[in-house]
Order: sequence, then C-alpha cells, then structure tokens
Amino acid sequence: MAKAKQVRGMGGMDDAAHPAILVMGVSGSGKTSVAVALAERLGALFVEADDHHPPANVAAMAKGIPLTDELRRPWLEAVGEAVAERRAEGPVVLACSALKRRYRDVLRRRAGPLDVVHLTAPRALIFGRMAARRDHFMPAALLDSQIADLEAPGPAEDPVILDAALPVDTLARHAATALALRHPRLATRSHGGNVG
Ligand SMILES: Nc1ncnc2c1ncn2[C@@H]1O[C@H](COP(=O)(O)OP(=O)(O)OP(=O)(O)O)[C@@H](O)[C@H]1O
Ligand SMILES: O=C(O)[C@H](O)[C@@H](O)[C@H](O)[C@H](O)CO
Repeated sequence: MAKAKQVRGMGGMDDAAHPAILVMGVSGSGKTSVAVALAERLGALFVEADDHHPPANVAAMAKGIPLTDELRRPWLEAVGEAVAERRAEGPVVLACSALKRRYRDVLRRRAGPLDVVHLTAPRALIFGRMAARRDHFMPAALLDSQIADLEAPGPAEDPVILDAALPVDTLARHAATALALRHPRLATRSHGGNVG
C-alpha cells in the first residue's frame, strides 16, 4: 500500500512494530485530553511528552520563556526513546507538541514511523482554555510563541487533522476511525473493548 510505504520510509521501523500515534498541536490544543481518550478507545499505551522534560525546561516555560531548538532536542530524544520502548509492548498514543517538522523527525528516528493527529483551533479558543487552566506550568502568554514555531504537518506526513473545538470524545472517536482505516488491528480493538 503506497501510504504505508511512505510512512515506513520516514521512520525505518519494520512492519511488525505496533502503531505509534502522535497527537500534536500547540500548548492548550487538547493533546493530553484527546490522547488519553484515544488511548482508552484503542486499548493503547499512553505516553505524555511533558513527563520527559528536564526540570530546567519546565522552569523556563513556567517563567514564560519559550524553549529553543537546543532545549527541545534532548527532550524529544527522550520522548522518542520512551515511545520506542512502549511500542514493543503494544500500540502507543503520544501527546507531544512536536511543533516543527524536524522535531517530528527526531521522534521518528528514535521511535519509528508515526501516525500524526494534528489538533487545530483558533487562537482565541486555545488561549481561553489555557487561561482557565489552573494546575499547569504552561502560561497562556506562551501561546503566541507556540503558534510562531508551529510547522503544520503537510501531505508528506499524511496527518489526520481535527478541529479541536469539538468535544474530546468526538475527537477521539474521529481519530480512532481514521486510524482504523490505516491499521486494521486497531479497528478490531476499538470495536471490541480495550484489551487486546
Ligand atoms: N476538546 C475540548 N473541549 C473542551 N475543553 C478541552 C478540550 N480539549 C482540552 N480541553 C481543556 O483545555 C485545556 C487544555 O487541554 P490539554 O491540557 O489537554 O491540552 P494540551 O495540548 O495537552 O496542553 P499542553 O501542551 O499545554 O500540556 C484543559 O483544561 C482541557 O480540559
Ligand atoms: O515544545 C514546547 O514548547 C514544549 O514542549 C511545550 O509545548 C510543552 O511541552 C507543552 O505544550 C506545555 O504543556
């Protein structure tokens, strides 16, 4: 299948590996919410990229300082390693901003091919959600730097693009439906409960 060939070419992991799904987007777009719901729906393992930041990165963001490529590099490598380990056990859903194409390529080099789900929404909607969030280190003031850094995945990455204004469960369902077309074994799981 042409699509599968293209994805393999971008990652280099063989066909036997379980799917790994990257739920990406700017801060506040709903990556964690949707990735958790999608992982439940697919019976997949969940990886949270934010858990792999060195403390200095979290401290910088909490102070309103955007991360640079240099600061993001070791973080992305650690996230890619985590996905590589988990996908040996089963399908993985990763929540990660992965804003630039080269960041996604770092993930692919470490973890193998990725199915990309991109959550998009108008700035005002995302800003409102970030501002309302009380228990998170990321200030809404960093949203504009996230939008400036974003390189939306183009056709070569074959993304599933979703309107993040929809309810979380709807987004997870739409993502699962699109992914089931690419990975028939995921389709069985999503209809048959969450144990494989
Ligand atoms: N589809 C949605 N509808 C309504 N509220 C949502 C939706 N998705 C996320 N939210 C809410 O918006 C806020 C941001 O969501 P979430 O933390 O999942 O985003 P994120 O992209 O993972 O953010 P970050 O990258 O900063 O960790 C949360 O308070 C969450 O409950
Ligand atoms: O690349 C980045 O700028 C950061 O990783 C952020 O995107 C955070 O991880 C997250 O989105 C905030 O919670």
